[in-house]
Amino acid sequence: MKNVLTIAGSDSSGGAGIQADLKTFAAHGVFGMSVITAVTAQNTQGVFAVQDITPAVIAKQLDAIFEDIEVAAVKIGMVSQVDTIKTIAAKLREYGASNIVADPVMVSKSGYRLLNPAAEVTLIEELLPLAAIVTPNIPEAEVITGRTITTLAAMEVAARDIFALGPKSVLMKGGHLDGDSTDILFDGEEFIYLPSRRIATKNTHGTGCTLSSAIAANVGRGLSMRDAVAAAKEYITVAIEHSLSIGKGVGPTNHFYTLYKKAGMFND
Ligand SMILES: Nc1ncnc2c1ncn2[C@@H]1O[C@H](COP(=O)(O)OP(=O)(O)OP(=O)(O)O)[C@@H](O)[C@H]1O
Ligand SMILES: Cc1ncc(CO)c(N)n1
Repeated sequence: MKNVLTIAGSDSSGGAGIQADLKTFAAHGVFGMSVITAVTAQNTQGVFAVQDITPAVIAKQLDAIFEDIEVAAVKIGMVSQVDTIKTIAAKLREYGASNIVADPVMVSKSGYRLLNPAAEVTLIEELLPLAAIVTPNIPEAEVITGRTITTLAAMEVAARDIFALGPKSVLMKGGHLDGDSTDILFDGEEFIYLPSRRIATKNTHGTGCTLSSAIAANVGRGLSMRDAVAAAKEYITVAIEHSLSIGKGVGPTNHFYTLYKKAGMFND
């Protein structure tokens, strides 16, 4: 079995962050491990408080894992602060971590800033060059590039700009555009379109976390980046199709449908 690590924040409601990542890993048959960067008090309606974990404790979590266990892939999600990012980047360099999937989490669906704006430049300078792939949504890509993105053509331009910042590939997520939910993968050679029709649901809490973790699980299992992203896009589409009406607000993705439906264990 391959071991895959998520470095991210905790979502108390279980829909995004560390919890979404570990569920995604389990559904992909990889052994999930976690370095927690922050604890959020969060549910389907909003984020109500955040406690950042100190850089020293984040560094110790990373040491504990990398000094003991082989890590096949790493997903990075919420990283909060300048010092958090610098600590993570230094440790990943120190241990020569590979197959790094960087999800540049900035603002939650409910509008809460999960990344201190003062740390945006640090995220761009420290994490993007380490990444095998970076997975911005449209608002994040707009912050990273300083461009306004409203079309697929603009997504391609932004993907090139972000690629120039150092990651080996860029997945531009189209979930925030109108119409179909088309993602575009750019690996420095060509643009690969990953279309899916827009699923009519309000329950999209944790979609970005789920997608990036699925990519990490797939590259950790040895798939090429193109195959890993294509399989992850299929996974997130099913997870949104069968998303769960849990709570009063934006419900979470469904990590169990594909696995348990087949086994006759899932009733929805
Ligand atoms: N309504 C939808 N129907 C189909 N696919 C969707 C829908 N919404 C999002 N997606 C897909 O889900 C994935 C995540 O995209 P999205 O742009 O929502 O990420 P995100 O904004 O980073 O998510 P999060 O808020 O969890 O950080 C992408 O593959 C996107 O195309
Ligand atoms: C902890 C956490 N990470 C990521 C997201 C995605 O927006 C979220 N809502 N919460």
